[in-house]
Amino acid sequence: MAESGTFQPRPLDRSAPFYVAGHRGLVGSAIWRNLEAEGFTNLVGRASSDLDLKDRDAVFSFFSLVQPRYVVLAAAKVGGILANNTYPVDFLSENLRIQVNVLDAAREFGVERLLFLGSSCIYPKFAEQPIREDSLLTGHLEPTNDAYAIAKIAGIMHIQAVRRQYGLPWISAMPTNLYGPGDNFSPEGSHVLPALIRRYDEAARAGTQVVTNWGSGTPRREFLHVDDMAAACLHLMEHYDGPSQVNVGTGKDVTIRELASLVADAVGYSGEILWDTSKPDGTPRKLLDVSKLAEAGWSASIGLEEGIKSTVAWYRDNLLSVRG
Ligand SMILES: NC(=O)C1=CN([C@@H]2O[C@H](COP(=O)(O)OP(=O)(O)OC[C@H]3O[C@@H](n4cnc5c(N)ncnc54)[C@H](OP(=O)(O)O)[C@@H]3O)[C@@H](O)[C@H]2O)C=CC1
Ligand SMILES: C[C@H]1O[C@H](OP(=O)(O)OP(=O)(O)OC[C@H]2O[C@@H](n3cnc4c(=O)[nH]c(N)nc43)[C@H](O)[C@@H]2O)[C@@H](O)[C@@H](O)C1=O
Repeated sequence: MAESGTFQPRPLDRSAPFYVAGHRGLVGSAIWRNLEAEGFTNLVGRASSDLDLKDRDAVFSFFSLVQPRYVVLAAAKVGGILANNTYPVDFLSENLRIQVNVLDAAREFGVERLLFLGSSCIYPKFAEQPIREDSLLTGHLEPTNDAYAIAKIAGIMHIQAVRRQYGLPWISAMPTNLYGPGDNFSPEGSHVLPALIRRYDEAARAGTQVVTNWGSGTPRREFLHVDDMAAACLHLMEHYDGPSQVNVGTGKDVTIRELASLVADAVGYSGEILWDTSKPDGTPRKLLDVSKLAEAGWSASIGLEEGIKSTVAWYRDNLLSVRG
């Protein structure tokens, strides 16, 4: 098989058991909604309180019982720049254990098609922009998330090794920074977009005239709405078969300052915005090259302004139950 993979349609059976690992999270819940909308009738999910994926025996028992035919691995320890920088052992160890257990059990119990989710932070800190899939392992990682990135790189290698040793058509996708309904809005632990929505909404409600964001505001990031991400995941499972991970993004990025203005406008916050440069900036830019995804026949459809507005509306409608 060519390194670039194949892009023929390979429809999934809508009635087969389909396990969405992490189905209560930002990405997993969007994948679940999309699969339901696409007619899948045999979806399986488990909360971490019912099935701790770090527990190898429990994971094998679960696979033995459910015998899923398809799996998306969207369960992971996930957080923003500060959480990653503060708890690198947790991000490395938990993610390695979760993915090794799930991938080993999936192979043991004959899962036919599986999608592993990594992250754009797997690429070198100073990778050429936009970042192509083949820049993996060509330079040093960004230190604020290197432990998490190494776990994700091990996951990509695990998928490639299964393909090589067992011939299974499993694949990996590398999403850019995601956002949308069901996100984690914890002030310390979240990613930037939910953090800004919460900070500005609280300031607007309290009539506060000054907010302080992290870093310099100059880094550039690419943001993809999670409903687009969910659609891309199913599309790749049905249209892509290859060893290389596939970047999933919009192909457009903004500075964090520009993002902050978009969120302020969407929330109705008109006060001053300060920047705390004692907090890390992280990688200066990580814009994904999405040509492989385009070759597979998919592109994003939810614009950033529209996506921020609908996420603010979701946040306000769910104030009492949001995570964080
Ligand atoms: N959010 C983002 O910007 C990006 C995310 N990704 C990737 O997408 C995937 C999903 O991320 P996202 O949805 O944002 O993360 P969330 O934190 O929103 O969700 C993660 C899910 O994983 C589950 N989980 C965590 N630990 C365990 C465990 N030990 N056992 C069982 N389940 C567990 C949680 O289950 P429960 O709720 O039941 O506790 C939760 O539902 C991850 O692989 C992440 O790396 C990649 C790039 C960007
Ligand atoms: C998806 C990706 O997410 C993480 O990487 P990151 O892209 O750096 O993610 P972030 O969203 O946390 O920050 C983006 C930028 O925004 C700035 N920023 C301003 N104000 C706030 C703020 O209030 N909170 C946060 N979190 N950031 C802020 C912040 O200083 C930085 O410059 C990885 O660890 C890794 O997990 C990963 O894969």
